[in-house]
Amino acid sequence: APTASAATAGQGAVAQLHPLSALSAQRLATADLVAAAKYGTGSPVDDPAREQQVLDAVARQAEEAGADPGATVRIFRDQIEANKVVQRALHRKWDADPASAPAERPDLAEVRERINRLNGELVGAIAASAPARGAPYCAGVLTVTTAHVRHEQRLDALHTVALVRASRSVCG
Ligand SMILES: C=C(O[C@@H]1C=C(C(=O)O)C=C[C@H]1O)C(=O)O
Repeated sequence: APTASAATAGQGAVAQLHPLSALSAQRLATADLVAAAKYGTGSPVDDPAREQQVLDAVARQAEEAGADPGATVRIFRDQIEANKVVQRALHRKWDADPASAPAERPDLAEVRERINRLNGELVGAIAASAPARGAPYCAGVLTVTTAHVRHEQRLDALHTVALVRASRSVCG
């Protein structure tokens, strides 16, 4: 029956899109560390040179993984924008309430190594989710996987909004 096959296809799509949502949220969690690494150092949230390195690297990895480099770069532009949404919000919060600012300053180079590893895993999840990303029900499934990840990773409002921002180009 059409209903049964649609349900089966939807489950496959959940299996494909859940890792993408989960990795996207893990990448956003690094924004807290990046924000702390930069806070009070004069280093700007926006680092266009680093962004270009990330985009060049993931385009190359996409070709190796058999993913569409154009779609991969589009999705990563959104990961980067979402990361900066979190960083800016945290800097505003710490400016307004200095007692809430982090006491430790993480090493930005180390945080970027973690981001690099997550980038590689995300490229894999993008490659593995091509059917679901092109499906007409992609947006509905993505809403479901976003909600799952929000609960699994106990995302606060800021990181939930950022995860939605990061997901903008996933479907279609
Ligand atoms: C995360 C950082 O901050 C911004 C976000 C980036 C990203 O999400 O990859 C890259 C450069 C910066 O514009 C960083 O500087 O590493």
